[in-house]
Amino acid sequence: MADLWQNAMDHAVALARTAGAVVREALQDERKVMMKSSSVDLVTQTDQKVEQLIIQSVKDKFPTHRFIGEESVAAGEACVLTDSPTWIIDPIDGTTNFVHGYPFVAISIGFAVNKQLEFGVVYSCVEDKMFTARRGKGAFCNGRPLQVSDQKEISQSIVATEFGSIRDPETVDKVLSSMRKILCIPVHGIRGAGTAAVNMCHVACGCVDAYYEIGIHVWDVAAAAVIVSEAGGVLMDVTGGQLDLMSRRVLAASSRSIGERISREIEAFAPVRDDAPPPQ
Ligand SMILES: O=P(O)(O)O[C@H]1[C@H](O)[C@@H](O)[C@H](O)[C@H](O)[C@@H]1O
Ligand SMILES: [Mg+2]
Ligand SMILES: [Mg+2]
Repeated sequence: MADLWQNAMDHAVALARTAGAVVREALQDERKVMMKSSSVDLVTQTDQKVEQLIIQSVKDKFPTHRFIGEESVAAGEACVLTDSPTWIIDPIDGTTNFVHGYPFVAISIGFAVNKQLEFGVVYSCVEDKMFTARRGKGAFCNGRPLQVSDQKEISQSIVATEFGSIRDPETVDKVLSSMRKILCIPVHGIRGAGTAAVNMCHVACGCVDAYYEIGIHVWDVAAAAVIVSEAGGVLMDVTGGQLDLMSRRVLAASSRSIGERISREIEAFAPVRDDAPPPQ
């Protein structure tokens, strides 16, 4: 059968490139920063503009498709994944980086049908790296095939993670305790690009061996999940169980053994799910 969703993927790549140019341009100007859930959960007019640009263009081309977009959900839209073709959009992954001019900023576009991810596009627009993957057809960066690392020794691994934006002291203690335990394995190092999507693409490239984070959202990881698995990596929950896209927890690794080893050091907690009904 012809690849049913190739048109949609081609459109996603073109849109990510256009959006990336908008983001790069905005990096030249002063950026007006607004807060969402807290003073460390930021949004700018560029996040909102880019999300609208992507959604409007997809609506024009694929009028029956549905959306989960970070800034639409922030504005009150439901975050529900149905069986319908659904675009899962993070207009700027790494908004804090964008605000500060820290050079890892990505446009992330995932696409799911029947709740299965079909393709992912992550454009790291300052680096001009276009990461793409279609289910069953491999993962690529600027057209070059990607392969996760073949590292089997946890003590020779680099692990990526983030401090996240949940900052109550009990949660921060758990985040730091997990990092402490991983550092003391010891691993070669811990890194973090400031964007979940780019961290996951680094797993796909093989320059880090695993990435985990608690507190991410479905739009942070949907696109990059396809890229990691098509590069030969594995995705799981931070406990080592099955990945649940709405659970706000992810662990991506070059192999199941590396992932499970790291999961044993993580102090798991459960943020409010992305698909939880809004508080009354
Ligand atoms: O809000 P944006 O889209 O920039 O995404 C998030 C990042 O992807 C996380 O890894 C990161 O830890 C932060 O939670 C950040 O909010
Ligand atoms: Mg994000
Ligand atoms: Mg974002």
